[in-house]
Amino acid sequence: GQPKYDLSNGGAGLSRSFSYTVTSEVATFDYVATSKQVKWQPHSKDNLNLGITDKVYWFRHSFSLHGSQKQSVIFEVSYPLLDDLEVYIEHQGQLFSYQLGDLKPFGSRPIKHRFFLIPFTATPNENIQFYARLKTSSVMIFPVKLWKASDFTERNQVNTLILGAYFGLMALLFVYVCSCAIITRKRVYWYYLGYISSMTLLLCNLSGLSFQYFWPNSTWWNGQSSIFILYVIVFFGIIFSKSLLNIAQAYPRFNLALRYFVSSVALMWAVSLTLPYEMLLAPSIYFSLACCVLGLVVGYVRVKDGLEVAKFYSVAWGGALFGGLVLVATKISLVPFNWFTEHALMFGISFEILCLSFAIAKSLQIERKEKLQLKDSLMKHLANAKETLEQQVNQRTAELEEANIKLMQSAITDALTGVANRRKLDEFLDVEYARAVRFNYPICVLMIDVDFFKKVNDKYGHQVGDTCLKLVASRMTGEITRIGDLVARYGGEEFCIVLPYAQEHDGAVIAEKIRVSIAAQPMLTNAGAIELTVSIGVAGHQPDSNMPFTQLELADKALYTAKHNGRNQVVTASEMGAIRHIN
Ligand SMILES: Nc1nc2c(ncn2[C@@H]2O[C@H](COP(=O)(O)OP(=O)(O)OP(=O)(O)O)[C@@H](O)[C@H]2O)c(=O)[nH]1
Repeated sequence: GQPKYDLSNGGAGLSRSFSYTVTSEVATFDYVATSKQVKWQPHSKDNLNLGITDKVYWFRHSFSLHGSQKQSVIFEVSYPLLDDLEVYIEHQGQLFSYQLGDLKPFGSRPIKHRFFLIPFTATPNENIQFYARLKTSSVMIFPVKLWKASDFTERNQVNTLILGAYFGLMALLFVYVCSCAIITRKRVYWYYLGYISSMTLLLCNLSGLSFQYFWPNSTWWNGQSSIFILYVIVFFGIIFSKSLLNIAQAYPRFNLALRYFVSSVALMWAVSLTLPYEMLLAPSIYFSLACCVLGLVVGYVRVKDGLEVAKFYSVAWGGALFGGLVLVATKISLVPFNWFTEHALMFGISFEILCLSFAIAKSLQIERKEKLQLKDSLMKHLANAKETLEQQVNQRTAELEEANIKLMQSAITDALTGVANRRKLDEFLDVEYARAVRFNYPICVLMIDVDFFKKVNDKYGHQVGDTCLKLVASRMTGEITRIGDLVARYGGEEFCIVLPYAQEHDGAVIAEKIRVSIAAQPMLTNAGAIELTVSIGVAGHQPDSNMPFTQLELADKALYTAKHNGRNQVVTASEMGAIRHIN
């Protein structure tokens, strides 16, 4: 007996009870329906999948419906990619025929739906003959269900909602990635945008939505577009992966190879538009799966390299591969065609896109972190450099100041004896005289000359002479204890001592002390102990408008007198005679 379906519990799948046969292209319905030569084979599986074939198949099924009154029913062929589908329904001696398939413009369908739908009014218990002729370049899948029209509408709402949510999310993601691309100006976003757009378009194609909404009249493009889009996906997939995984830097040679590969993929766009779909389908699917595996391998290598984003990337590619494999397995009838396997690619791709979005976010986060670290270390470096510079400047300044002091010192110091030089003496006399005139106090000047120094030079040499001068100077400074007094070398073996606040007789006392200190102890030199004496002229008075040089002249005259009187003695200007002579 023929099956009798009860549609009150949802749709009834007709595939389980099909008979099918292969015929030539030209076999007509009348021939197939009536000829005894046609051998029908029963089909007993829930889902009918005959793989990729270019043959013409006929399906036949007789059944009746339970129920008590006429009802509106819908035949649903839920695979939108069938090329050429003719359906014949024989009922109460009437024959209804329908030309379906995506080689006909979308508008010619009895119900405008992405699936092939046939509305029909059925009378219960009456025999209905269902025939279908099918020829398709894609996979020969023929899932037919019979629905009560109201049930179909209810279920269709749910399906539409799921699809709408899915593509709505994709649209949102598109806008989001687009704004990311514009804001960050990063190429990886544009590539990713290309990838998800083409991927979404492919899913639209596979679900029949593209034909319904984008190109309902372009049957040729509808046939070729899926393969074309597949190569666009592979193209963007590769350049996106290259960019995200930073292949150019990590593996320059592999990167170069990928570049050639990408160019050849772009070439395939042209090929996919010229060669027929049935010729391209299988190789293209295997090619994309191979690319997917390649992506997975590269992702794995980059994970091993320690690239954080590669983890998300690999998991993502795993998801896509899973979806793709299930799709292929469905098409070559390894796994049954059902709701899950029909949507496996969509699930896989959604999962992939989710992971890839994570990967991009992660890579941005890492990049930002690295930038911050770089900035940090730069700032530290800068601060260090500034500190070092400051230290160097300070040190340099101190050195300069020291050098300056030394220079100033050396400018006013006699290099040989270390006492003040003639320049300092002149400055000192100027200042002290002005001060003495202003505050009205006395100044005393001593002119000191080493006696018979020529002989020392002649006898012991100039170097020993120098030593003697140094020792003489130090004996003199040893006697000068008051701050404000100045010992200076006047020139040659002649010295000058200026004693502010000192009367002439005070100066004479100091002069005498100096004379004694030099005469009492011989100078100890390399050439042995050398006895030396000095003659000293002292001139001291209350300065008035007199120039200091006058006083120097007076002291000099006293010195001259001391020399003249036999040397080794002190003579004051006021006396112009020896005040003391110790021998
Ligand atoms: N070694 C040395 N000798 C100097 C220096 N300056 C001057 N003399 C020497 O000092 C000597 C001064 O000689 P004179 O002016 O004839 O006087 P003197 O030999 O000291 O004799 P009286 O001054 O008359 O007692 C010269 O031989 C100069 O060469 C010096 O810086 N170093």
